[in-house]
Order: sequence, then structure tokens, then C-alpha cells
Amino acid sequence: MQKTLVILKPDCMANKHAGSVIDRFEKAGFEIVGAKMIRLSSEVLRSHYAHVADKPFYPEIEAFMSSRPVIVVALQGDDVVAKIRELLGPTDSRKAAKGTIRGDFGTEMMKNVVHASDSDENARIELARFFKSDEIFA
Ligand SMILES: Nc1ncnc2c1ncn2[C@@H]1O[C@H](COP(=O)(O)OP(=O)(O)OP(=O)(O)O)[C@@H](O)[C@H]1O
Repeated sequence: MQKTLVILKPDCMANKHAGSVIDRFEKAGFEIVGAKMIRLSSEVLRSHYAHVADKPFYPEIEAFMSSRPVIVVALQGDDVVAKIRELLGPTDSRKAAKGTIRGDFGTEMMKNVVHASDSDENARIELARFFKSDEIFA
């Protein structure tokens, strides 16, 4: 079955939305197969956000994402990659519809509550970045 990698970002943790967000994933039928709380290092963030590392806003993302510990979650289910992205809504929380996670809990472009892998291939890469194989219970 397909898996994806989700990060409950520092704004999600600071605003105490972790439980509500995980509840939405579970209510949508997805299963948690791995989870832990970690502080993201510069090194990990540089590889995770390599596709935006040359953008002028990158230093702000790095400071934000390392500002407090996050929860990384491995989720499993049918079509989980696309379905979780649908539950999140668009990257900019201000453009996200009510009823989506970013529309309900997000505040802006950077503080958008949750990261989720955007393809099956990236899900594999990102799961391997954050979890050892014996930390996934699938
Ligand atoms: N113009 C911007 N200003 C500030 N932060 C931005 C901007 N564009 C993107 N970001 C931040 O960088 C992250 C990665 O951007 P990307 O384009 O990959 O969006 P995404 O795939 O929806 O987000 P994520 O990878 O976190 O799920 C976004 O989630 C957001 O936090």
C-alpha cells in the first residue's frame, strides 16, 4: 500500500493543532505507520528543501522550520500521497478553502501547518530521510 511523509510544522505545534490534524488524517481512513518528534537541522532542511534552497526566502524557511521541534509522521493508505495533499489545500494558507487543513489552521505562505510529500517517488525519498526502516511499522 502507498505511504507518504508528513511533517507537522512549527506553527502547527505552537498553535496546538497536532491532534486535530492527525484526527483528520485518521478520519479520512489513513493509518499511522511511523511517528516521532524531532528538531530539524540545517543539513536536513537543506536537502528537504533543495528545490527552494536558492530562493530569497530560504533563510526564513530554515529559521522557521528549526524554530521548535516538529512531528514527522509516516501515513499509509490507498492513494495517500494525493489524498493528503487534497486534505491540506494549496501552499498559501490564505488561498486555501475552509474545510482544508491549511484553510482552517494556516495563516500564510510559509506558516502552512503541514508538509506532505508531493509524489510517490518523493514520498520514498522523504520517508528514508526521516525514518530508519525499522521505525516504519507497515
Ligand atoms: N514565497 C514564499 N515565501 C515564503 N515561504 C514560502 C514561499 N513559497 C514557499 N514557501 C515555503 O516553502 C515550502 C516549500 O514550498 P513548495 O513550493 O515546495 O510548497 P509545498 O510543496 O506546498 O509545501 P511543502 O513542501 O511544505 O508541502 C512551503 O510549504 C512554504 O512553507
